[in-house]
Amino acid sequence: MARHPHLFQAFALTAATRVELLLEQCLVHAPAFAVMASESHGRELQSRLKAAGSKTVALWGALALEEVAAHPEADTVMAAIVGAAGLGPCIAAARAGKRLLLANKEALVVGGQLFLDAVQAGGATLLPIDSEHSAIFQSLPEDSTRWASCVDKIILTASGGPFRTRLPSSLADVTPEQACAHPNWVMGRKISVDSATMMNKALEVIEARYLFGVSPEQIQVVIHPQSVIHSMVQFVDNSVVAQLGTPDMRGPIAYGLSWPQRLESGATALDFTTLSALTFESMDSNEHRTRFPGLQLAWDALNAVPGTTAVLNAANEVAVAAFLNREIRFDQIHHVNTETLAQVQPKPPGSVDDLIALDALSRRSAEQVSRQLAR
Ligand SMILES: NC(=O)C1=CN([C@@H]2O[C@H](COP(=O)(O)OP(=O)(O)OC[C@H]3O[C@@H](n4cnc5c(N)ncnc54)[C@H](OP(=O)(O)O)[C@@H]3O)[C@@H](O)[C@H]2O)C=CC1
Ligand SMILES: CC(=O)[C@@H](O)[C@H](O)COP(=O)(O)O
Repeated sequence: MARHPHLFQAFALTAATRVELLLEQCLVHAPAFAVMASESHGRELQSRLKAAGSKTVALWGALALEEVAAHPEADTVMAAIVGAAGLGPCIAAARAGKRLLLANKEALVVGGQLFLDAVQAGGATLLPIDSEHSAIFQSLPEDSTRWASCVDKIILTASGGPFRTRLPSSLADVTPEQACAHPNWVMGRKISVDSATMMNKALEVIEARYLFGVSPEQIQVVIHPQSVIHSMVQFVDNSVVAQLGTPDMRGPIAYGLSWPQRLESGATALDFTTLSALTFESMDSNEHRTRFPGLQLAWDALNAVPGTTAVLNAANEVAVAAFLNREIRFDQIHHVNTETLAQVQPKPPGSVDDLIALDALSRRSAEQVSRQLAR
């Protein structure tokens, strides 16, 4: 098994539901410590590390996430908590010049240019581990100064989620369990609901715009139900480079850890002799537009006043939580998002504090809209 080429001291901010994955990565990379969000998962990881003979120490709760992310003994921070709560720790890691592995797309959707400014000011290295963005990153030239002149467009693939073929009119009745049953990936509940509404793809369009410096109009979404092609880049000569693999987050995580080298990831290799078909669907059909009205909000928010993407993200977090709590219907998530966008008119944020205030204001507005629907 190839080892991590750099001094690798910490995994931070990883999702508590990812104990298995983190355990496996800790056993391969032997970091000094691994930080879990919750005490129960931290204790579980600690006892399993000990049982496996690892010297890695699991930490939980002892430090604020901002302190963990900027810890002098951590050179790599994996940002993998869910939601805007990840913004502060990501900014702390960026300012402290860490190698920042970003799964927590909401942090970039909220932070936008201010997030990128912190990365630049701190001399951090921002590496995407969202599978689509890892695929794009793997498809682009290593020298990022060449991207602007050679990229024509970025093609984000979308599975279409569990309701891709359901009649749009039948979506009012779907349950949280049905919405969380993703066809290809095992993920947390929030991102699973986002995949079902395609708000995950909307967030990813915004994420791609910031990560790769392209205009919103240079980003296209194509439905690819098999989730084998994780995304593609079309260059100015119309040549397309794609990254393929089995749907397994160990691939993008291993690439983030090892970049610019490669490591064994543990993911199963694709077997092209048994792949029956790779298919694609346009998002332009009336049926898909009706089924997934939230996707367009990405371009609307990116083309509006800076800060609008933070409003959209906050609204969506509130709406998804309300749906998961069975307070609103699945097909009302979009209403909460559009109504909140109509109610909250942001001023361009000048600081992270401005973003945090805008996030709080948007949540209050979205909660009010949700409560009205719940009556
Ligand atoms: N799952 C996947 O395959 C992928 C996920 N992502 C992104 O990664 C992020 C995590 O997703 P996923 O792992 O599925 O989500 P999960 O719901 O499985 O895990 C989310 C974790 O975030 C923690 N958390 C939430 N809020 C806070 C907070 N305020 N402070 C500390 N910890 C907090 C939770 O801790 P606790 O358990 O203690 O509540 C939980 O462990 C999301 O942004 C998602 O979009 C991106 C690509 C793929
Ligand atoms: C695993 C991952 O990175 C997710 O973003 C996943 O790709 C979601 O897929 P869809 O949103 O396309 O259903």
